[in-house]
Amino acid sequence: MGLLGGSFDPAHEGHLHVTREALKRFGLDAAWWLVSPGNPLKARGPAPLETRMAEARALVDGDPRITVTGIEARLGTRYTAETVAGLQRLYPRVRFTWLMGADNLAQFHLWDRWEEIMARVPVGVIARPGQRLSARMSKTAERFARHRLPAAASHLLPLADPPAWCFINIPMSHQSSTAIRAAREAAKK
Ligand SMILES: Nc1ncnc2c1ncn2[C@@H]1O[C@H](COP(=O)(O)OP(=O)(O)OP(=O)(O)O)[C@@H](O)[C@H]1O
Ligand SMILES: O=C(O)c1ccc[n+]([C@@H]2O[C@H](COP(=O)([O-])O)[C@@H](O)[C@H]2O)c1
Repeated sequence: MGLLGGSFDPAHEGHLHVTREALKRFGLDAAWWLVSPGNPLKARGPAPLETRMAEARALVDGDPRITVTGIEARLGTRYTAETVAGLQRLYPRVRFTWLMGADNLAQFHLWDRWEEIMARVPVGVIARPGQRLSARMSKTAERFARHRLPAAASHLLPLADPPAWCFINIPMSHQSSTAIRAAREAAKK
């Protein structure tokens, strides 16, 4: 099971694209979009959770492999280390793989208990425009260099014992929630 955590403020085609590529390249059965109650590193509060979930559900409509969930709000977690620990407790027979764009790998070492996350679940990183270099040069990439699977072995990632991570290059999507929010604001004026 792939876990794509995000603000999804709003969800966009880029999220769908990276999820579908991750399903294929990592050989995952399915993915959950964990719609975050609020990213602990972002100062700006997001739109209400229900609004973001409804938009995300409308977008994935028709793809039975992707489930949109607000389980973090129900678990009362917003730090990924806690969320992953909670999911592993709730679903001991499910093997989870954390998924994220390259922008998040670049600052992953700022996340709470980031090394614990690496120790708990394999991590699949998906290329994002302008972020490949910063991701490759990141503290996480350096610290866990020995545990990196080559992209050619990406399908082995979900079954690898953590720490294990893999960076995949895919045809990149330029979509971003920031750009969509800016366009919506401009349209209001
Ligand atoms: N176009 C994209 N290419 C690769 N990864 C992406 C892309 N869009 C989103 N992601 C990844 O999906 C996850 C959730 O992203 P998020 O909901 O923050 O969207 P975003 O477009 O990055 O939002 P914002 O612009 O507000 O930061 C993150 O791991 C992010 O890196
Ligand atoms: O646990 C942390 O410290 C932490 C810090 C920053 C981001 N995250 C998670 O990273 C995911 C992507 O966040 P975002 O806002 O970039 O979509 C989302 O699931 C957040 O909860 C987690």
